[in-house]
Amino acid sequence: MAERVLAPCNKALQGELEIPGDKSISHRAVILGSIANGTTKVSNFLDGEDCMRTVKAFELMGVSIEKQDSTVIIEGKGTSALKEPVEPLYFGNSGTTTRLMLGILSGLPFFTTVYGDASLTKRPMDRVIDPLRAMNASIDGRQDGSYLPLSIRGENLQGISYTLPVKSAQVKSAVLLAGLFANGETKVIEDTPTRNHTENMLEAFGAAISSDGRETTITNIQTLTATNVYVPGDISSAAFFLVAAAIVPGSKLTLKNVGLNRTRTGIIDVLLTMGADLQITNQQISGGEEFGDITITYKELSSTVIEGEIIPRLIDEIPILALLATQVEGTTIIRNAEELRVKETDRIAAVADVLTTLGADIEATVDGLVIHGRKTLTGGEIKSYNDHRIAMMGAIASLIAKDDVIIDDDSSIYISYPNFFDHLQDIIL
Ligand SMILES: O=C(O)C1=C[C@@H](OP(=O)(O)O)[C@@H](O)[C@H](O)C1
Ligand SMILES: C=C(OP(=O)(O)O)C(=O)O
Repeated sequence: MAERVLAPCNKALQGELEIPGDKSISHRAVILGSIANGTTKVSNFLDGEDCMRTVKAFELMGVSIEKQDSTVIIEGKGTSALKEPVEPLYFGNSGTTTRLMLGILSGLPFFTTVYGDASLTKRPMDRVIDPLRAMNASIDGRQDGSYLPLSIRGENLQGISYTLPVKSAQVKSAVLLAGLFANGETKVIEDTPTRNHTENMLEAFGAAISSDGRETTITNIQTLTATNVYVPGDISSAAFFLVAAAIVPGSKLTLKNVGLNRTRTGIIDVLLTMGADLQITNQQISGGEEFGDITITYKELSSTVIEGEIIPRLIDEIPILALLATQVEGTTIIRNAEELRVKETDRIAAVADVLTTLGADIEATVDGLVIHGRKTLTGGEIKSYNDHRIAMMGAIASLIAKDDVIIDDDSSIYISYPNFFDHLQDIIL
């Protein structure tokens, strides 16, 4: 437990930040580098707790992974060199590790047991177990395999055509990764596009994959070929500072080398719709992933409605967008975001609780939030719910609060943004 007391700030935010690497892309780089043939160098890797769970899992299966600061060198020897781990794989708090690894482990010829922390143990796994079983995977676990702990005995998999019943990139990725080992073709169809980092990276590692953004097909070509991966900054981490600059008068921040993959930039679209002064420069592309610098200057914004197809493009940014909504005139409505109920915590309930404690006017609905702005935030003692995104939202709220904001436990921030408080200090004038 690490309580944090944040005093009122009342200062504008200025400067430049190099946002740490994208969590989703870092996981995928370790996974594909570990099963490919050859040496994969990953630069700007996110040294957060969740990504280290993925690293540790492959180390326990015999892969040599060397880490020097934010560079990771993976000595991939193909899937046949992976060995049965002698101990259960611990996935901590990481939904991405769990669901993507279930896809991989289903096709590897040995036995594994996987488990996680209290939060992960409550998160639904039937969403990946169902399609994987349909591919002939042999998986068992608590409540017939709906929850961790789970055990997996790798089998000969069969390709399937699968229409996603939930808007989830983790489910899509689990099925596509299992498709690497399956006989025949594996197809995933989604009605609303979700993040496509798995598809981009599979292509960069030479997989036989094609996608039109809604239908993705992969066939088993036996081997992937190592390639170097540059991980852009995580837009989900940048989001905290985008909103910080949007709520603290007089602020101007530049966030460098942030991932701009269209399946992730819903927050930029929302900020622009609300009237933000936001510029993107130095746009580049690497491994199919766009990135660039984002400069945002404080300006009064207006309320909006966030719903429908944009939701998967900003799903992890909803807590911090809810804080933004408390600071604009009018009512902001967030709908179709029921997936938030099954994240690290129930984020709809947690956001409503934390922001209510801080003096906001906010209601939780079944699938979202209704926020009436603008309200002066007071301060107070808030719970992080052991959820990194809730803890960081509370910390950003302290920038505009009238009194101290006391976060009961901020240790979850190591999941996705280990140097978050250093960055926060760096930009306070
Ligand atoms: O594929 C990924 O890397 C992720 C997908 C999203 O989850 P879902 O697939 O459950 O929507 C997101 O919330 C999570 O932080 C990371
Ligand atoms: C939901 C998240 O991650 P995961 O599903 O990997 O635990 C997140 O980072 O907000």
